Amino acid sequence: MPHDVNTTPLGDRPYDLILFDLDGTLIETAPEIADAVNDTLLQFGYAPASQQQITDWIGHGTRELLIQALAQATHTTADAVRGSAQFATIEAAFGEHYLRRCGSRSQLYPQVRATLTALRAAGVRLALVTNKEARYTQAVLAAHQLDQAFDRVVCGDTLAVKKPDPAGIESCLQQFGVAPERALFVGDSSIDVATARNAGIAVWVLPYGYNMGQPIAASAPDRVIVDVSALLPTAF
Ligand SMILES: O=C(O)COP(=O)(O)O
Repeated sequence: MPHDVNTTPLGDRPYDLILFDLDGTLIETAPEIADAVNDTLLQFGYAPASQQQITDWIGHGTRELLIQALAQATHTTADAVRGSAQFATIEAAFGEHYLRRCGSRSQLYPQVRATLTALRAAGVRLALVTNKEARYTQAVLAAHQLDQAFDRVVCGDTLAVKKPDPAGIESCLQQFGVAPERALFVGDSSIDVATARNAGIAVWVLPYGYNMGQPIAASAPDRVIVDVSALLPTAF
């Protein structure tokens, strides 16, 4: 049953831990991801992919996105790309392109910086749980001066599993000694909703992010919010 934030008596600070997705939730990253993917495709002689197509591949980590792009460009399957002799070389080139592009065309969504600052000042623990690999996550956060904004950052390659496995959320609950009913996940995709459900915590979503081309309301989050300022204590 959905967690009803309006009738649950959780006190002045409804959540002790708020966990955020990154791409499409806190930062619009799709334009520079597309630049890096297309830098790579062009370098290896393949046709570029469209911005919309690349945006719709976001969600399972940047490595998986690159695999999808190569599968389309070479008219083969994702498994064939993973098993190809050249993939490691292409992935290394992509890494250089993406690290160079990080911060070039990404931007924080409205209210993000002010909301994170206010939540932290209110004593709420903040975590980032993203499927983006650690070296790219750190580069994006640093480019936007968010590298000190979180009490914990769990990336796609931090643990042996990634979202929708609940291990990232559970690891944060354990680290901060927070019960599931005192934690909230904030994301933009059905992967985020499934991750929160798997961990047994509430989930609110932003409608402006990346949900693999599907309407986010269809994944039945507890709330759809206009921007992250809905998380501020006065808004609960
Ligand atoms: O890197 C991705 O594909 C997704 O990243 P996210 O989990 O922050 O949305």
